[in-house]
This record gives sequence, structure tokens and C-alpha cells, in this order.
Amino acid sequence: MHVVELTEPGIFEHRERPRPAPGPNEVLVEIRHVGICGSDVHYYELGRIGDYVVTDPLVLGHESAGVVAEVGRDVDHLDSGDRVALEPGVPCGECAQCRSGTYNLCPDVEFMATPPDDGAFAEYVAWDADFAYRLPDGVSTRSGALCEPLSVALHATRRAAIDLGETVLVTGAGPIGAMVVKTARAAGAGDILVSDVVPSKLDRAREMGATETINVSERSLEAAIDDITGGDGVDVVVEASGATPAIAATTTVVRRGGTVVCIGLSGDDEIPIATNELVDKELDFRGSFRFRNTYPDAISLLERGVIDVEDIIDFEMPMADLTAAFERAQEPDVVKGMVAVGSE
Ligand SMILES: NC(=O)C1=CN([C@@H]2O[C@H](COP(=O)(O)OP(=O)(O)OC[C@H]3O[C@@H](n4cnc5c(N)ncnc54)[C@H](O)[C@@H]3O)[C@@H](O)[C@H]2O)C=CC1
Ligand SMILES: CC(=O)[C@H](N)C(=O)O
Repeated sequence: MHVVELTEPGIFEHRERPRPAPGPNEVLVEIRHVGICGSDVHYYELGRIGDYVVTDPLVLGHESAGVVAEVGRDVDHLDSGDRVALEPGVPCGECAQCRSGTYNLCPDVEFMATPPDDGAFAEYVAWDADFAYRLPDGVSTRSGALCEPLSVALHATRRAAIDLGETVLVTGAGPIGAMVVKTARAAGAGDILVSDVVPSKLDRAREMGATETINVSERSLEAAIDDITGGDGVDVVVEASGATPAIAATTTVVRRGGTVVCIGLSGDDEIPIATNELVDKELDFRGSFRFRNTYPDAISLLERGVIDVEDIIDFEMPMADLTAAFERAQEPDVVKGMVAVGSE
């Protein structure tokens, strides 16, 4: 089968590998669509993310969906021909986190496209059938692939426990921030404010449901939120930029008794947080890491038309042009690039 390996920063090589055989609890999936995530781009550019270093050729891509080509001996809930979205992290199932249900925190998770685990820029992937979710008619593999970033947003929205009518600030209008706008709206948020430094991304966020946008390269986030909320602050902040100034401002722009949920990962190891504000304002300050138990709900939201993910996609290119796709994905206006591995 055909795969694309990242062999060194900036270099993709198209290679042939033996087609994998599914294990007893696995399905062999003919991959159709794979979204390009910021972390893929990071590995492509730099060959590492923090302590995760690409030392051997690595297949990138973890936002994937395709068609079941073969089922393992013990799989009885999927059949050949089913279209499926693949949850990219398969946890060990035995550690304390897995046993208590917080399987997204499993230290031994096998996560696609994270060294040393290969991802989905490949004709076929053999994957644990419990982490392959059937897509109903009407949900394409193109949308199904985006269950992954949608899941990141769904999990963060749950961590934020947004109440009906609450004012939510989303910092960062990349793919994750855009998805949070959609999940916050679906959760019943009232005003949804979005900040970014790229005007076109703020325009896109408005089209997706943001009620007001703030270009923080023109005005400070703190001053803007002060103006908009009459000095009260927002009910909930979901940080989805990873930008140090945005993270540092979260405790200031949230109201007393409000909630901050951080998704963004900063390049800085340490960021000053006003801890006295945490106490004095009695804030709930929470992290949100990947997702758990989100795929069935993400698929249901897509099926019922509550959330549309197609509008975050800027372009689709074939896997044969993966280098060009990754170069294009780095353009500042691009929110999401999609790669077609086969045809649906
Ligand atoms: N916690 C988790 O499980 C996950 C975390 N992430 C992290 O979440 C963050 C967002 O992911 P993506 O949307 O893919 O990243 P992205 O880099 O595509 O988007 C970030 C956005 O923030 C904007 N930005 C830059 N400076 C800003 C500022 N000062 N204020 C507001 N916006 C600003 C950028 O213009 C960009 O539109 C990244 O840090 C990523 O590493 C991504 C996926 C999962
Ligand atoms: C941080 C990422 O972008 C990636 N989705 C991951 O969960 O590792």
C-alpha cells in the first residue's frame, strides 16, 4: 500500500509498505479523508513537538475517516463497506485513568501521528474497532475526519459547563477556536466573542456564529472585554490560541466566579498567571486535553445538522500533492486543509 512518510523536516517521501492485516479486534480501513492539523504542520516544519521527536520515518495525519475493508475475527459491530471515523488515540484500557473513565489521560495511549506511532496519510490503517465509529448516511468521510477537532472543542465545552445564555470568549480563531464557537453555540451560549490577530479569521468566526470579534493586534483584549461587558467580564473563557498574552489575560477578562478552560499549548514553558485573581474571583481554571467519549456525540451533532464542519475547510488536495497541501496549510488565512486519500 501507498504511504507518505515524513523522513526529515520539510521532506515527505512516498513509499510502499505491506498492507496491514487487522488483528482480532481491529478493522482494516481504506482511508478516504485526512485533515491537516497544526501539530502535523509542526512536525513537518520542525521534526518535533516538545519532547516528541521524529527520529524514524513517521506517517502524519490523525483526523481521519474511511471505509472498512476487512474486519478482524472478533469484531461484530462493523462490516466491510461501513464508512467510519477513526478516534486517533487508543488507550491501554488497564491503567487507573482508563479504569476511571478518563481515558484521554492514559499515559500509554497510542496516538496517531505522534512519534513513534504512525498516522493516517496511508491507503490503509488497521485500527482498534472500538475506536472506529460508523458514519450514518448523510455524514461524509470529509466531515467525519473532522470529528477529531470537533471532539477537542466538545470536550472543552463540557469542561467549561457552559450554561444557557452565558457570554463566552474564545481566544484564537484557528480550527480549534472555530470548532469551539460551534460547540458553544450548540451548548446554548448567549454572546460568543472571539479574538484573533488575523482579520479574515475573525470574519470567518462571525460567519460561524461569533456575535462579536476582537482584533487584538488593534486593541487590547482587556480593554475590549471591559467595554463589551461594562466591566463585569465574561462568564466563560475558552483559550484556543496558545498565545502567551491571551493565556495570561484569561483571569483578568473573566468575571468573578467565572470559568477559564485552556486548550491552547504555548511555546513558552511558563506563563505568569495572576494567582491572586484566581482566589479573589474564585475562578474555575481548568485544562482540557484531547477528548473522551465524544465521537458518538460529534457524529450525532453532524447527522442532525446541529453543527456543520465543512465551512472550516479552505481547500482539498490529493495525497499525491501532500507537500503542496502542507505548504498551503501554513498560509495565515487558512483555517483547515483537507487531504483526499481516495474518492468517496
Ligand atoms: N489541548 C488539546 O487537546 C489540544 C490543544 N491544541 C492546541 O490548541 C491551540 C489551537 O489549535 P489550532 O486552532 O489548531 O491552532 P492555530 O495555530 O491554527 O490557531 C491559533 C489561532 O490563534 C491566533 N492567535 C495568535 N495570537 C493570538 C492572540 N494573542 N490572541 C488571540 N488569538 C491569537 C492565530 O492567529 C490563530 O488563528 C494550539 O495551541 C494547539 O497546539 C490543539 C489540539 C488539541
Ligand atoms: C495537540 C494536537 O494538536 C493533537 N491533536 C494532539 O492531541 O496531540
